[in-house]
Amino acid sequence: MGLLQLLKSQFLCQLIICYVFLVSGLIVNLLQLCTSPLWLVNKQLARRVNVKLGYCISSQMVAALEWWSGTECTLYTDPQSYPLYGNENAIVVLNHSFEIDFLCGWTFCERFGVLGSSKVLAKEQLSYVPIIGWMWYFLEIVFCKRKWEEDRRTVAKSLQKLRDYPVNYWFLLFCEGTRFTQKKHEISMQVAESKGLPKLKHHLLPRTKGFWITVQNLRGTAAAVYDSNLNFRDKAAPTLLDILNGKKFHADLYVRRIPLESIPEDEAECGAWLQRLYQEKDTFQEHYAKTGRFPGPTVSPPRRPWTLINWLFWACLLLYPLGLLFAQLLSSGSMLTIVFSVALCFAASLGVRWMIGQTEINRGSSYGDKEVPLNNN
Ligand SMILES: CC/C=C\C/C=C\C/C=C\C/C=C\C/C=C\C/C=C\CCC(=O)SCCNC(=O)CCNC(=O)[C@H](O)C(C)(C)COP(=O)(O)OP(=O)(O)OC[C@H]1O[C@@H](n2cnc3c(N)ncnc32)[C@H](O)[C@@H]1OP(=O)(O)O
Ligand SMILES: CCCCCCCCCCCCCCCCCC(=O)OC[C@@H](O)COP(=O)(O)O
Repeated sequence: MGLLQLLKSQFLCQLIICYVFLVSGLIVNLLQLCTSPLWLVNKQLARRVNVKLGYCISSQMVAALEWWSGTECTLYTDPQSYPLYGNENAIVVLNHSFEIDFLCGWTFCERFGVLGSSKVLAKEQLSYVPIIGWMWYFLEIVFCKRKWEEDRRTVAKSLQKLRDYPVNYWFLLFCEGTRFTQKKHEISMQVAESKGLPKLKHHLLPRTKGFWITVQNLRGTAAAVYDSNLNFRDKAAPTLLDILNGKKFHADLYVRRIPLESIPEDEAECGAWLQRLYQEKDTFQEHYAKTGRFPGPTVSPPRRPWTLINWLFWACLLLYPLGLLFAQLLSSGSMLTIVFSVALCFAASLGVRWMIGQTEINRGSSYGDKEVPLNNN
């Protein structure tokens, strides 16, 4: 192990990264809250300000991936579509098998200049996660309860609000609705069988309603669907803790641009279209499993310095006062203050660990892992 790698695996370094993320995140959340009156006066300006503020938070996680862990990202895509990425609104459909798929998604957003404005159809529970969830509130992220009776109205309403968003954005949809586990796969393939659909090997059966409602509500606003498949070289399945430990990976992303006009408007036809898309996605994953690459030409969009500059800014701002605080604490000699400070640090570490836990598949929800009564009509 090299010296740099040894340094990256040190708990103290990881503690510093988490401290900067936690404190700067809360400061940014507070600043976002302060933009509330601006929404009443100039909504578009408030949105632009929040895009920049959101960037301060999400780019720290991207910096951890691309600068701290040094993870590399290769894009497989058609060269004619490449110049459009980042210059139009798009709906991204991505496979959902990895704990850091969202982070790789963010990295591509960063490289095409849409990180601050990136959107997702997220489960409601994530809106309560401090920092990220609170940031999302101001970025108009669309939340769902994964209960169609309630979501059909609320999701459509939130999507309608994005029609006049002043900055280009990518709207991410994990149509599988939950992360891949063996059990969820078996159950969803029973559903596939009952619906007379071909079985998928690498994906769960997609839920079609969220896709249909998104396409319908963003028609005329989003230009295309970016059908995306993510994999890691050497069959790796990286976790957020691996990234914090500075472990390097290589992500491969295969993207096909599909004009939105080519997607059927009718709900049933749109659903059938998505099922066919997932059958194709499955063949690409199979191709990757067999050959270790996706079809087509590759390009590696370069990492930009902004994520690192943003992190260094916050680190300089927040580490100096922390040092002063430590010095004062030690010189005060007060046992009570020291014990209180240690307890506070311990509570903060538990909080960060809980947040990281939100990304872990083995702590995931039970959505999609219950046997469903199958109706073959
Ligand atoms: C150039 C570069 C390109 C790309 C770069 C890549 C990415 C970058 C882009 C953007 C980045 C932005 C942000 C990233 C940051 C963070 C993201 C983090 C995480 C958030 C992720 C989540 O939270 S995922 C979970 C929430 N999202 C979803 O669930 C979406 C999919 N779900 C749906 O669409 C659902 O339909 C619904 C949620 C709208 C409603 O849910 P409900 O459960 O009520 O579903 P359905 O009504 O659909 O379910 C009933 C139907 O499903 C059938 N069924 C039953 N059991 C199963 C089963 N086990 N599997 C499959 N299907 C099942 C049932 O038979 C019903 O069938 P119908 O025929 O009646 O539909
Ligand atoms: C700079 C780096 C500092 C790192 C330290 C702090 C880390 C804080 C991390 C908070 C991350 C919260 C963002 C959550 C994104 C979760 C993504 C996700 O994939 O959600 C799962 C859902 O799709 C489906 O859920 P399941 O039904 O599988 O359950």
